[in-house]
Amino acid sequence: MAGTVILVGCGNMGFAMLKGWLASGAVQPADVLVIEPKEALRARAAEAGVRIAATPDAIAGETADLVVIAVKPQVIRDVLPAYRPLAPKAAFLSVAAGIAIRTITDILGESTPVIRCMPNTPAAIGKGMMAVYPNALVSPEMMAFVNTLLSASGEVAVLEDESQMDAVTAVSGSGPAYVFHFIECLTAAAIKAGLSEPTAKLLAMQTVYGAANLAKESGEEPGRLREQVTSPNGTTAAALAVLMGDNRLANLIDEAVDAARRRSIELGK
Ligand SMILES: NC(=O)C1=CN([C@@H]2O[C@H](COP(=O)(O)OP(=O)(O)OC[C@H]3O[C@@H](n4cnc5c(N)ncnc54)[C@H](OP(=O)(O)O)[C@@H]3O)[C@@H](O)[C@H]2O)C=CC1
Ligand SMILES: O=C(O)[C@@H]1CCC=N1
Repeated sequence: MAGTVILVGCGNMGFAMLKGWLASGAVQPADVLVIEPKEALRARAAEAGVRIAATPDAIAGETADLVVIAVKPQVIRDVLPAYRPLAPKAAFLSVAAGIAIRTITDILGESTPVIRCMPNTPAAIGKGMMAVYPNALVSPEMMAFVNTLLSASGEVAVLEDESQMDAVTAVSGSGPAYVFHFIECLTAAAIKAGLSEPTAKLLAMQTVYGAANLAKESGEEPGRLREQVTSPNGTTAAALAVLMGDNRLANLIDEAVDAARRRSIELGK
């Protein structure tokens, strides 16, 4: 199935997904309509070759196969009613953190096919992690189209239960920010240790990039890869004693993920 897509909200996440779709050819630019109130963001989308509009008035006469909702959870209840005319013919895919399928069908109608999705911003370069959960009304053909579209942006995981979405949000949805902060911290420590800023940035970035790629491509357990870096009584052991002593980093990450998961639950209320 080749589909036409309406993307509602083309901010950080909407544009990241759009870039992934277009770069892979999963959808043609002329088959995408972006609806975004901010002029600068519309202009950015237009540069990518897609059709643009500022308001949902543009859906008159449109026959979309898929409507992707990428607005903030705080405004989704106000945004959705304008798209009711497209349901249930079109399927709706929402990336809004915390917002349950039930909340969406309460607004669009019980018979609306809805896919809940939690992507992340590396989707922009085809390295995203997208987790999905469809309701029972999503046809196998639509699911295949969604899979093609999302695979263009990275890995796709289908969840067993919608309730897992809060955990996914806390791990892979928000996760890139944790890694970016780790890069910031490693860069700052490198500068403090005597390196110039450009060198510090390069070392921190390439270390995270190389380690993530090695972990993925080698198929080795991360713990085994960690041991391969750690010479007995060497420099890594000295650093890991700080990070792993009293489970310091593990506890901190557990606390952070739990805070994100609880916030995702709150956003749905
Ligand atoms: N950023 C991320 O890494 C991730 C985000 N998400 C989810 O993606 C969604 C969007 O987040 P993000 O991209 O970061 O947010 P942004 O604020 O960057 O993007 C949302 C865009 O939607 C626009 N918008 C507001 N109202 C409408 C409307 N009625 N019609 C069309 N567009 C509208 C906003 O404009 P204005 O600002 O003027 O209101 C804004 O430009 C959220 O629900 C979030 O939970 C999911 C995974 C990862
Ligand atoms: O911070 C947020 O709420 C969104 C959801 C996951 C990533 N960004």
